[in-house]
Order: sequence, then structure tokens, then C-alpha cells
Amino acid sequence: MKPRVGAVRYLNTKPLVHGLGDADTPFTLSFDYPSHLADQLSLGLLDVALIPSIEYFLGDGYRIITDACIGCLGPVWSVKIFFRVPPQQVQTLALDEGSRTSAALAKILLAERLGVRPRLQALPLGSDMRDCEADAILLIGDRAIHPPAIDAVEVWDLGETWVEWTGLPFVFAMWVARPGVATEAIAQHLMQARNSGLENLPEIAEREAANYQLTTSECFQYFHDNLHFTLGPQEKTALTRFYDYAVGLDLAPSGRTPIYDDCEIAR
Ligand SMILES: C=C(O[C@@H]1C=C(C(=O)O)C=C[C@H]1O)C(=O)O
Repeated sequence: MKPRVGAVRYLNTKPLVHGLGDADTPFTLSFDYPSHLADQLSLGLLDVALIPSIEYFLGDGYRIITDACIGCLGPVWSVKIFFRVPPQQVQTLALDEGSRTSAALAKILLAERLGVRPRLQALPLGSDMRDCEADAILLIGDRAIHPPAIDAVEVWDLGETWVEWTGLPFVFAMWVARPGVATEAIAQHLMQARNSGLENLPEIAEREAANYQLTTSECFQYFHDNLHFTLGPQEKTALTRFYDYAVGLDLAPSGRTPIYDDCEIAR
């Protein structure tokens, strides 16, 4: 049986999986929401998955197997908190059920910057945020790109807020393997896919834009200007900083150190 690899089903992942899935791909590839991928990896239903970065620190013996990631160096566009009241006054926060990392990031930003620790509720996948009465709502992925109109007094782009606050990039998700999985060939294919995705962003944008109600140039800008697909030294520093904040708020156990397989730093 081929190893099972799971990728995020959002638009943000198209450049990372470019050209994968044909007969030459040495693994099967499935697509799902980030939170579901994390659960499937921890249950052993997947061997490698593009999981939310916070989930890496919740796993046992996980390895980061490539230098490909979903990150940002500024506004990310597709991860936002919509505030119905000023952020300082938030008492209830609804969290997109597709998310784990941005959910942690939202709690960290509110607690560390404003001392706000809201009561939490889930915003189910497929639900309409207009039906949710929370003071603030976190949306990620495709549904954050075209949010329904609500009376928001403020909107935070969490990529932008983090980068302005820390001066560091942010890493939302990376390719992670369970212990005991042979990943050399998988990692090579995943890095090759990302490299060819980056070389073909205009074509990918042209192919995908209409499926997401975007113009080709909006889609290209999202890939090129908002998202960042390489996990380099600065991104590793950022991951550790994020982890330290998460430990401080009891969102992750202490004492974990990221294990990076020998990833070629491609760019
Ligand atoms: C930039 C994004 O990054 C994502 C956010 C994730 C999370 O919050 O857990 C996980 C994977 C990525 O899809 C996005 O979804 O828009």
C-alpha cells in the first residue's frame, strides 16, 4: 500500500501540491480541513499531513519533513477576526472549526496584547457566520476570502497582526510525519511540487481563480504577495516564538523542540 499523505483542501495549498497525484507520485493524496488532517495524522489514518503548526507540538515523535509550509510575511488575507465590538470588550469568540493554529494565534493575540480572554465557542464548518452571535469570529481559508457582510467594527488580518507585533514571519502549517514512516521519497516529491508550484504561480492562478470567485490577478497576488511557502531560519524562529506563547497560555505542553529532517532550503 502506498503511504497516505493529506493536504489542506483550501486554495492556499494549490502551489504546494502542483503536479502531484499522477501515477509517478509515490503516495496517495487526499484533501481535508486542517483540523481534520491533524486528527487523522494522530489517529494513524494518515502517514504524512500538512497539519496546523500548533498541532506539531501536541504530537508525539512528529517530524517536520520538508521546508515547504503555508506561512506569511505580512497580511495573509485568509485568516481574519471580525469584531462586532471593540477588541478590548470581546467576551465571546467563535473559532472556525477548520482551524487549530489560527485559533491558538487568536487567543494569544487577544491575551498578550489586550489582556482579553474571551469565552470560546465553535463556528462549525459550513455554518454561516451571520447566524453566530459571538462578539468576535475567527474565519480561515476560503471562507475568509469572501466573508458574508456583518457589522464589524474592526477586522484583524492575523498574519499582519502577528508580523507587526513580533517582526517575524508566521507559519500556519507544515508537512509532518508520524514516527516510523519512511519519508525520504515523499519529502523529495513534496519539495519538488512546491518548487514547481512557485515557478508556475501565474498558470495555477489562471486555472483556479474562477473556482474561488477571484480574478486571476487577485488569485496570483494571494499566492505571491500574501502567502509564503518556505520554512527557513526566520520561520523556524517564528515557530519557536509562537510555541513559547502557546505554552504560556497552556495551549501546548512545555519542553517540546521541533525536529526538522534535513530539509534542503530551496530558496
Ligand atoms: C493561511 C491559512 O493557513 C491555514 C491555517 C491553519 C489553521 O489555522 O490551523 C492551518 C492550515 C492553513 O490552511 C488559511 O487557512 O487561510
